[in-house]
Amino acid sequence: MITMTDDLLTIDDLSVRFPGNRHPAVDRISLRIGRGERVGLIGESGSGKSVTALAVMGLLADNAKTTGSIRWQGDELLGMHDAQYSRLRGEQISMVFQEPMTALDPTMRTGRQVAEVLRLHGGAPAGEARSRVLQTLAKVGIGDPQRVADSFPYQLSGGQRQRVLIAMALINTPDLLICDEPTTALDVTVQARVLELLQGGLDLAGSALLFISHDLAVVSQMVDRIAVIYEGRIVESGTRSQILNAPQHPYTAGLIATADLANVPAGGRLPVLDDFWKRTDRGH
Ligand SMILES: Nc1ncnc2c1ncn2[C@@H]1O[C@H](COP(=O)(O)OP(=O)(O)OP(=O)(O)O)[C@@H](O)[C@H]1O
Repeated sequence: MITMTDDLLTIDDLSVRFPGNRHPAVDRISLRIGRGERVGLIGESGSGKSVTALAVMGLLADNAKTTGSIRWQGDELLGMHDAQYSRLRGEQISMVFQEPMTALDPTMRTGRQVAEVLRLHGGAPAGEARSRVLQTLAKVGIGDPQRVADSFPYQLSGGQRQRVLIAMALINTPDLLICDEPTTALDVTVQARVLELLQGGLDLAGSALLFISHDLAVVSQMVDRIAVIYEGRIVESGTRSQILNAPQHPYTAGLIATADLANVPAGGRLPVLDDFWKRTDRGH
């Protein structure tokens, strides 16, 4: 067998079962993500998207029974020791969850939370941490980083909280960022802005992306390749254009028929303006 050494993440024949459930949550899926590549995982609620992401992060519930293989740059992640996994998370792989309010600690100012990620992974000496935090907040489009850093999560808008999470996820320039429905909780205009800033942040960090969503229009703006998951199985995968223009599976065709693709640019990704980080925050 030829080993694809360029793969960052190689998922092979992964299944995840929970006791008492008749069907596996994830059923023999395989997926590869190369360095700098942006891949979308799309499917309806309950199809196994989050379970896949949590399996990669090593954060599945203890009762989950996992078989198959998840390799990170060739090393097997399934069964990896906690200490080693913790180093990998936040340093090489990071994740942005759907609901920023639950992902942030409500009792800690946001700047300290971002700094904590740096500290935990040995990113910066104490004196430099504050300026790295402020710089990173500015890069995700926060116009007044000092105020946001000194605020508690509840004092920020939903869009600002999600930007703080993106800043946390990107501050150590991970090789792979996993986003699980990162803008679903936001209203449409804020969503577009956050996606644009996320792309800018990824461009700067050079990170690969696994972008999880039920929304084909959103996924299409963010990625080069798309895998379609249905009832725990990947029913189809291909380049963005293959999936959008020549879907092979009826489920994919159904997704396309119902998606609002009118505003998706023909070339794929949203146009990211060079000066995205210079623009002022409009309070979102
Ligand atoms: N801890 C758990 N115990 C039992 N079943 C679980 C657990 N976590 C997930 N499941 C089941 O696994 C299946 C896949 O769930 P998953 O959360 O991955 O779906 P999803 O595609 O991410 O959907 P959503 O977008 O609604 O989060 C579902 O049937 C769910 O009920």
